[in-house]
Amino acid sequence: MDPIIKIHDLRIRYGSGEDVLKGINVEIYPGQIIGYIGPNGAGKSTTVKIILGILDNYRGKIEIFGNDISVDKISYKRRIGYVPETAEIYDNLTAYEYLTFLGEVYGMEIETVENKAKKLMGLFGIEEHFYDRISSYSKGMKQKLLIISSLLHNPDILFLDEPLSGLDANSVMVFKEILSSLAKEGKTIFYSSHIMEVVEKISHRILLLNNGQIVADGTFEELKEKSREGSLEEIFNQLTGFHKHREIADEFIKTLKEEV
Ligand SMILES: Nc1ncnc2c1ncn2[C@@H]1O[C@H](COP(=O)(O)OP(=O)(O)OP(=O)(O)O)[C@@H](O)[C@H]1O
Repeated sequence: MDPIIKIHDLRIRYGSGEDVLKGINVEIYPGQIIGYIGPNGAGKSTTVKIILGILDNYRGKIEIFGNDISVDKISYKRRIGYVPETAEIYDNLTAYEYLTFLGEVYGMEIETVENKAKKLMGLFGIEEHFYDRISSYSKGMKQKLLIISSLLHNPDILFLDEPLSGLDANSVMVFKEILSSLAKEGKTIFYSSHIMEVVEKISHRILLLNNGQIVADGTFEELKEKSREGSLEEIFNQLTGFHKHREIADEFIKTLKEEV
């Protein structure tokens, strides 16, 4: 089977600073849920922004669906979906307006989008807000809308950045089931998150990025075996060389108590 995403020696820097990504090499195959984890500032969002074509001043080569994204910059985007960590949703629009607008951008029939969008909103329990302005939505409702908008055009690859943010426990269960079914259908899911318990459970393969380099790549079981740690949180702490949580917390509390 050919990789659906192929990243070769990917490097990038912002301005004149040092490289933020320092030579990433990864091949990802269809039907995999990839947990992409790493400390704050490691370069996860940067990687995704490059793949999405938002940043293009990178070095190295990225092939999606077998094509170099620096050559054909547009057509692969029809087949990918994205849930950003923080989104600028057009607050003044209703969900109906927003989703049908997006559907049209993807070349879908307006009636098909309307029916599909309404049904998907219903499955997430927010159908009665379909014609309400997004500005009136709660955080979780907006997140559900983002998830729906990323999937509306039935993409083959889905990029998710902290997608459970704001979702209630019932919706989290539904969404995890959806992800696992999508993967079974052969869709590829690139899942970035700091919630290690979830990444540990849903990922077929985990990539740990530290300081712009992949420092671990394997199934949870493989990483566990190698590091001799019990949970992904512990593996993460070990591989990023972090052992000082108690010291830092103590220092934090001490500082809070200091007289000014
Ligand atoms: N627009 C920018 N201009 C300058 N530096 C940036 C910019 N965006 C990101 N960086 C830097 O690039 C590095 C990687 O950032 P990135 O957002 O990719 O990290 P991340 O792994 O997604 O972090 P987090 O877990 O906090 O979301 C950081 O050092 C950050 O300061």
